Amino acid sequence: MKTTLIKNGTFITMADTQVVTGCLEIQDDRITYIGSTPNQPLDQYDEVIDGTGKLFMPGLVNTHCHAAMSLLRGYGDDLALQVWLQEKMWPIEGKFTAEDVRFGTELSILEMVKGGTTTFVDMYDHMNEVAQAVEQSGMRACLTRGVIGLCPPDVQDAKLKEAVQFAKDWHGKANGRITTMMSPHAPYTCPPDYIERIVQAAHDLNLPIHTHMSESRREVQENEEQYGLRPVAHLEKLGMFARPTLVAHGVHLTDEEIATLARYDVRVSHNPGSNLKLASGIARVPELRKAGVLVSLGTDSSASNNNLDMFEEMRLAALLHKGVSGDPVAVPAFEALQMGTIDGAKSIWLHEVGQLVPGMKADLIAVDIDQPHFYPKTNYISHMIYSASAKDVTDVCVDGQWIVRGGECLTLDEEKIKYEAQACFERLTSS
Ligand SMILES: CSC[C@H]1O[C@@H](n2cnc3c(O)ncnc32)[C@H](O)[C@@H]1O
Ligand SMILES: [Zn+2]
Repeated sequence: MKTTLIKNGTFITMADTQVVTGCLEIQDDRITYIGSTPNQPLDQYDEVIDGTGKLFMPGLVNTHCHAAMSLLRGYGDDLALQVWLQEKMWPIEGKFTAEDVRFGTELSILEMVKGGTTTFVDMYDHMNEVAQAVEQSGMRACLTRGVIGLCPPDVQDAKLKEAVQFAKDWHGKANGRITTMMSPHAPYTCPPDYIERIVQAAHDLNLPIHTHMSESRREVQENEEQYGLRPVAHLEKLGMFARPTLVAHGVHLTDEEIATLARYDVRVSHNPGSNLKLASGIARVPELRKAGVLVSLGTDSSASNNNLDMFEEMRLAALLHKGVSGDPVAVPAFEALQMGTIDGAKSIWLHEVGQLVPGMKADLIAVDIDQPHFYPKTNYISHMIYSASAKDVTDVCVDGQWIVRGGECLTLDEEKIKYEAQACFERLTSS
């Protein structure tokens, strides 16, 4: 058993709104104690970390990403969703090899861990590469092979089979750091009978579902034209919400649809940066939360964001909804922090991360608070939302393992990944 003590630290536990100073003890992969003084004499610990000048908080949880798409950062800017997908993303993604996905994912993992994200949701193709990268990096992730059903029946079958096999192979792996889901990409890319088959597979495997839903006005309108229903009623009719479901975006929702999502306990991953950049709109987050819908935060990919900084998403969530509602208390700082931590964990059915309390897994990050933009030391919850960024993170621990120390990732070769990602992009765009 390995024991670690962090002393002289400042802690945001997310158990309540208080900020506490003192010590946190870790035994193997779990937090075992938090209090003002050490739990045992210092010489009893394998490792004692001086937390002076550091703020410790739960690691951030990114509930919607396509990590490999970091290879396409800056490749298709300033376009609306459908044009961006059909004219820029899908043609080049069609050329991605397993190796491209590996290096793109590693590039994203590097960015995420160095910026304080300890868990992410990933929906993509070549998912064995993604899972191996997660395993090697030490991160926690909920992974799913996204399926697009705009293809002949035999190809649909093969994709679904692959998604099922991936989910079976990886669920619970890496000491439980990896979990899996089933993912029809969206109602506009999967015919109804295909969605029903994917939902049935999720039932058979007892897994949740992750999908894109109600992201753009055009999507809602075309769904109505094609199926006579808006996306929420359409997916409800296909039985999706009978399974635990996490939807990405949920931008264009009526009051009635919000009530439907609340009734089924469907969770919404709010992606403010991506929704702004693709001009999709602004999700009704205060209304969703008021109705009891669990709302978390996602970056979406670096091709539509264009970074994976979860501090930025928390800040956007706190600012945007004040701006559009005219209500200065809409999404206060503590709620934005809940969305980025504990609510993110709950959204993907992880009940052992998201808070710094004894018994929880040791997923935590350290922020260097001895910097000008964190003075005066008034309110650290406010500072984490309105003043902090990914660049302020110095150390990251996942499942009791320090994977970032002093700003350096200990588990991945940063120089090699940057070199290979550049080479992948150049090859993909050379012909
Ligand atoms: C089939 S795996 C993932 C698939 O999703 C595409 N994608 C990336 N961002 C978005 C978004 O905001 N809405 C819809 N689809 C998106 C990506 O290009 C992949 O093809
Ligand atoms: Zn997405």
